[in-house]
Amino acid sequence: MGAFLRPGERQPGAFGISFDSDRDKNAAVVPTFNRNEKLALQEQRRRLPVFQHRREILYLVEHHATVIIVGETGSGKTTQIPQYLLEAGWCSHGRMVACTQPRRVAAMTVAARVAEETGSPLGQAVGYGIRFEDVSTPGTTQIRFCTDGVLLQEMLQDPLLTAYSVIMVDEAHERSLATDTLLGLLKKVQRRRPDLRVIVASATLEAERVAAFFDASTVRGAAAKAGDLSKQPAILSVEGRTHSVQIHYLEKPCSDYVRAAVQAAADIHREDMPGDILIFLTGQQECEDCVSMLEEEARKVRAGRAALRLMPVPLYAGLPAAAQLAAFEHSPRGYRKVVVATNIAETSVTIDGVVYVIDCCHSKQASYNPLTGLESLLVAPVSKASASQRAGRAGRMRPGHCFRLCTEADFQALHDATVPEMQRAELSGTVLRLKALGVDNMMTFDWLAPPPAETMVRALELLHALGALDASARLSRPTGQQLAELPVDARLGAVLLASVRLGCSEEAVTVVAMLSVHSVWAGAHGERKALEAAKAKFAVGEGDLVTYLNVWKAWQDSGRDRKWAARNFVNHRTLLRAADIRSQLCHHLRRLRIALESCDAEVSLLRKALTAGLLMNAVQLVDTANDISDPASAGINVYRILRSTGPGPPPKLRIHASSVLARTRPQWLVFWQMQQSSSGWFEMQEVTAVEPHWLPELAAHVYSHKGIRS
Ligand SMILES: Nc1ncnc2c1ncn2[C@@H]1O[C@H](COP(=O)(O)OP(=O)(O)OP(=O)(O)O)[C@@H](O)[C@H]1O
Repeated sequence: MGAFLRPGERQPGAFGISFDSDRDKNAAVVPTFNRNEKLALQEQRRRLPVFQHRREILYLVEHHATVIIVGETGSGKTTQIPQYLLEAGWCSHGRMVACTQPRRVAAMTVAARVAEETGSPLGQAVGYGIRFEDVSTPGTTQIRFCTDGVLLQEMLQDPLLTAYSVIMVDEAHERSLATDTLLGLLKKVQRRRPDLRVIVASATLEAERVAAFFDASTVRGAAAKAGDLSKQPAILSVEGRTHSVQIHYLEKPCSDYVRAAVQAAADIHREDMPGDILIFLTGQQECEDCVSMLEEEARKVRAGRAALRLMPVPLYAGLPAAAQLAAFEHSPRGYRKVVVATNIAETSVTIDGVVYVIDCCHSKQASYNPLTGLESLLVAPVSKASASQRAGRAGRMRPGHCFRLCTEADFQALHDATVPEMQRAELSGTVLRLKALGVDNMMTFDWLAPPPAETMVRALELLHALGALDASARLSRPTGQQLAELPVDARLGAVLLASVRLGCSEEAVTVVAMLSVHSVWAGAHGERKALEAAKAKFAVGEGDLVTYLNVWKAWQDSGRDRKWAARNFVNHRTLLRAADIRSQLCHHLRRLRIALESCDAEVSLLRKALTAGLLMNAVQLVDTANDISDPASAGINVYRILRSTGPGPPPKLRIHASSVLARTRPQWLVFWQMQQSSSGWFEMQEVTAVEPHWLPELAAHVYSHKGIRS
């Protein structure tokens, strides 16, 4: 790894950072919130920049239907504004204040912090709601943190969100699908509910644009006259941040940012600089690789005076809630915590003790091509807005440092903001939700930024193929209605509904739960061969998803034994999360009055149910042995997608090397995920071998027997 530079300066030492070490070490002591410290906590609340604006915020919320609040990371927007609203009486008459977050880990941890600040147990006055988990008490909870997806799901039961007096849409700059959809719907709800207040908050939001969306003319600050409620949105800027974060860049670009991150963490540790470390990487596998490299490092690195030991802790979406919360626990005495996270730790969260952020400056982003109808995940550079959110995770309790694993020149070339997900993602889930809420014409819906028309058409096609829409493109009953109510991707919902008809719902619900978490396998860096050998023990010719079922059964037979999982290169934490999701899904199916049934050894029924959900992802092997038109693809696995893919050359697909079918290459497949390789191949992950005649049997409106020939 190259050395880091401070802007315009060459620094001595590893990073050139010198600390007033005694003071900083003392600052690492974390508040425990005993009775004596409660006053200090209240004092800390008053020191946050947002406190200076408390009265102004309450005034604006009183007088404006919509308030847009822009403030630096750490200024106190998320934790304080809901409390100000509670104190000002916005939670009387049994109504709640909701604060939405794009990610569940933020909803959980911010709720825990605010519960502590208000002095009530979590789940009472302050609660949270995330997919598959609700920690709140009806009639008692006053402030509810939830993911924006959960609020959208709640709208199916309560379209006007009558349980809430104020909805604060936080971190709106992320422009997630759910955030953008929610903003459009809130604008509609406001017309029917003039009493509802909407706050849109972010550190780096295009405030004027959001204001223009909510109304054509805008009032600045507290310029509105007292009196009637103004429909014009108000914009408020919260100036000032609590602590400074010094940014460092690499002297030269690095080719392997995982290694560079490990090196940077080891250097901080060797220098004996006080404070915990937070590393941002792009995905689960990178995080697990980095954790095992850090464990190795921990064995060889001898820290200096403090003789601390490195304690790496992963933090990614596929972990069960309890494992995610481990990243937020205080480092045990004698240890320095290194949290290795994906972008789920990018916004809203405060990891107490973190002084250093190491940012790989990349993230995994969904990329959808409406022409081919294929969505893939791409590792791409982050935007400056994302990088500044990441840097904002340091400096929350005291001054911090952010080490960006790129040169300053490369950083300056990054985009200012991330492209809204609405413009680059597959939209069937969004369309399904809107249809369930009675929004039938997608083209006339009020979008903050309208999605591409082709993407919308593809989404309608998929929903039609799944039987979710009737002939007039309205939600079908019961299929469309049930799919909208199931808290999973529409395709996975269709797998579940088909499995009920086919008598294999016990197995399907397991597979769907395992697909809702990320990789089931736990292969650390340098253990690829051993992982492949372990996989081979469970692998079956039917494909990855039936293999998952075998893994699940064997893990259950072991009594969910952690050691069994480690021996078999199975990610125990991921399976625990899948188990959580499985039981929630069973609960949802029971609510829809669907009984579970097992097909025992008849896995062809399960494969057929999977085909019913993934039918738009059906592919056929192309004989390339004699293909001289494209010598690069001759003799290797090349598949063609069976449904139409629009004009232009058909996309080149192949099975990803991680699949258990990568070598056998069956003639007909359906796939779940897709990844695009640097050489332009679409690589299919989590594939299942299918019988071709199932396609016209299951979806005569998409496939004809004539078109499907072996
Ligand atoms: N779990 C926590 N433990 C300790 N301190 C915390 C915790 N959560 C928040 N804080 C303190 O409260 C401050 C304000 O946090 P808050 O999340 O409200 O800021 P914000 O303006 O919403 O920032 P961001 O946009 O980055 O989420 C933090 O800088 C930190 O000092």
